Amino acid sequence: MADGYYEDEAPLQGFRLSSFRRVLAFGRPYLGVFVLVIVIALVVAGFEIGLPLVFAQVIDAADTGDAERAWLMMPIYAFLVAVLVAAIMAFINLVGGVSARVAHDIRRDSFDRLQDLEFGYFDVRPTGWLMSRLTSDCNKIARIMGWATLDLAWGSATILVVAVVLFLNDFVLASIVMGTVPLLAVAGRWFQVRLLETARLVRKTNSRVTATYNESILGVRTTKTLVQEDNNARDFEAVSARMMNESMAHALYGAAFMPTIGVICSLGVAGALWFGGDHVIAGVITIGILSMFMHFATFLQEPVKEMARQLTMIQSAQASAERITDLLETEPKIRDSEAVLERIAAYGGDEPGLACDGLPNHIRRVRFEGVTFGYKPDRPVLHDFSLAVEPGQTIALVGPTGGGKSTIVSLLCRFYEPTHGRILIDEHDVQDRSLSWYQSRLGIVLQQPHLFTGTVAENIRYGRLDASDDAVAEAAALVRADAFIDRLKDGYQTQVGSGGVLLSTGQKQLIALARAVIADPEIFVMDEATSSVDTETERLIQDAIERVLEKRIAFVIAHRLSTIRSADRILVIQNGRMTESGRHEELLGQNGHYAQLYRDHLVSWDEMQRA
Ligand SMILES: Nc1ncnc2c1ncn2[C@@H]1O[C@H](COP(=O)(O)OP(=O)(O)OP(=O)(O)O)[C@@H](O)[C@H]1O
Repeated sequence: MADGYYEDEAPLQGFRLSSFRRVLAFGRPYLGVFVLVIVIALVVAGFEIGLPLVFAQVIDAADTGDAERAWLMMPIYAFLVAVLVAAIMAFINLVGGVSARVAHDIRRDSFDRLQDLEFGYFDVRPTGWLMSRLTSDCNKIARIMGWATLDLAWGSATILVVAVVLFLNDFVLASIVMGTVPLLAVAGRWFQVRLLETARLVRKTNSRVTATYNESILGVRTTKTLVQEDNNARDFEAVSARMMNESMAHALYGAAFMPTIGVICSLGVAGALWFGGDHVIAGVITIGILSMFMHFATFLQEPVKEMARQLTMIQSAQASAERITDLLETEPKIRDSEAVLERIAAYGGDEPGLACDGLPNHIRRVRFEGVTFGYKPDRPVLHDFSLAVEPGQTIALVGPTGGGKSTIVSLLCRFYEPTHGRILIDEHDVQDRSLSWYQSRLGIVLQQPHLFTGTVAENIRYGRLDASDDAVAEAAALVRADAFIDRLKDGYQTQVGSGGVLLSTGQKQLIALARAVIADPEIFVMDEATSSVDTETERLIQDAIERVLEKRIAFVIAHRLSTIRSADRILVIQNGRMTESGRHEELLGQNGHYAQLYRDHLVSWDEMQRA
C-alpha cells in the first residue's frame, strides 16, 4: 500500500508554458523582488568572471616582472570577492523570502478554495492527494519560481559573458572551449532527468516499504494468529529488493554524472592547452590569458549544470502547477447564487428578525418536495422523497444499511443538492437562502465526530466562537459531559490530541453534542450520535437531548430503540425510498419492515445494552 503522496508524481511531460499561467500570477506582487534577483544574478555573473581576469593579470605581471601591476590586482581582487559575498548573501535572502511568500499565498488561496468546495469534491479525491496539493505542490512551485529565476538568469548571463570575453581574446581557443557547452548541456540534461526519475522511484518504493512496516507492526497479532509470517516476509522481500535495485540505479547515475561532466570539461582544457601553447609561443595570447581559458573550460560546467537542473525541475513541477491550477479554478458547485448575493448586498442591514439575505432569521418549517438525488446524477440513491417537519418535531430515520438515511440528512444540511425536487425553508427554496446563514442554523453530531487539536473548552467553543467559559460549561452540563470533563486531569483545559485521539469515542460524542448545542441551532442532526456511550450515560443524554430538541427540528439516525421510540415520526428508508412512516406504535401495528426490525434487532440491541 502506498501513502498516496508520491503515487501521483506524473512522468515528465513536454514543457507547456500554459500550465504555469495560473501559478505564475502568484509571482506578480513580487515582480520588483524578481527583477532585483535578476540584477543581482547578473552582477554575480559579471564579478565571477572578473576573478579569472584578475588572475590572468597577476600571472602576466609575474611573467613580465611587473610587481606594481601584480600588487594593484590585490585590492581589485578583494573588492570583487567582497561584492560577490554581499551579492550571494543578498540573493539567498531575497530568493528564500520570495519563495516563502509565494508558497504562503498559494497555500492560502488553495486552502480557501478547499474550504469553499462541496462534499462531492472530497468524495472523489483522497485526503493524501489533497494534502499534497497544500504542501509539496505549493512548496515546489514557490521554490522553483525563486531559484529557477535566479539560476537561469545567472547561468545564461555567465555563459554569454564568458563567450564574449573568450571570443574577444582568441577565436580558436574560444571555439574549442565554448564547443564543450552543448555537450555539457546534453549530458547535464540527460543525467538530471534520469536522476530525478530514479529518485522518484526510490521515494515511491520507500513509501511502500514504510507502509508495509506499518501494516506488519499494526497487524502483528492478526498475522501471528493466521500464521501469515512467511507470506508477509516474501512480500516484504520483494518490495525491499525493488527498492535496493532502484537505489542502486540512482547511485549509478549519480556516480557517472560528475565523471562524465569532468571528461567533457577536460576535452576543453586539453584543446585549450594543445592550441593555446602554440598561441602563447606565437605571441597571440599571454600565459595569463591561457590560464584564464583553462579556468573557464572547467568553470563553464557550473552554469550549464545548474540550468539543466532547473529546467528539469521546472518540467517536473509542471504537473504540480496543473494540479494547483485545477484546484484553484474549480468553482464550488454549492454556493450562493447570483440572486442571493445580490439580495445580501442590497440588504446589508442587521434588523432583528431578518437574516443577512433579508429573509426571516428563523426556520418554522422544512419541507422536502419530491427530492431525488444521486451522487452520480444518472444513479439515484434517493427517489421522490417528500416530508414536512416543524419545530418541536423529531424525525427518526431507520432502515437497512445503504438505504439512504445519511443521504437525506446530507441533503438537509445542503452538503449536496437534489438532482430533482426542492428542499424548502418556510416556503423558500433552500437554494434561495444564504448558504452560510442556513448552515449556521444547523447543529450536526456525527457518529464519528471530529475534534480539533486543542482543549476540551476550545472544541466546545468551536460551535460559537464568542461563547464565554460559563456558556461552555453550561452546554457541557446540558449534555451531561460535565461529569467526565471534571474528572479529566486539566478539566476543560485538557488537550484532546489530534482528531480527539486522547478521548474515547463516547467522550468525543459528548463534546460534539455540547459543541452543537452551544450554537443554539434550529435544526439538529444526529447520526447515531450516542451509539458509543454506555446505557446510563445515554439515558442521561437522552433526557438532555429531549430538552434541547423541544423547540427545534430534529433528524436522528439512531439504532437504539430508546431514541427511536421517543421520535414524533419514524421513517423507514429502504433502497432510497420511504417505505413506512409513523409513530412507534403505529408502525408496529402495520407489521411491516419496522416491526420486523423491532423484533429482530432493536429489542435485542437494547436488551443487550441493559444486560
Ligand atoms: N459519497 C458517496 N458517493 C457515492 N455514493 C455514496 C456516497 N455516500 C453514500 N453513497 C451510496 O448511497 C447509498 C445510500 O447511502 P447512505 O449512506 O445514505 O445510506 P445509509 O442508510 O445512511 O447507510 P448506513 O446505515 O450504512 O449509514 C448507498 O448505496 C451508498 O453506497
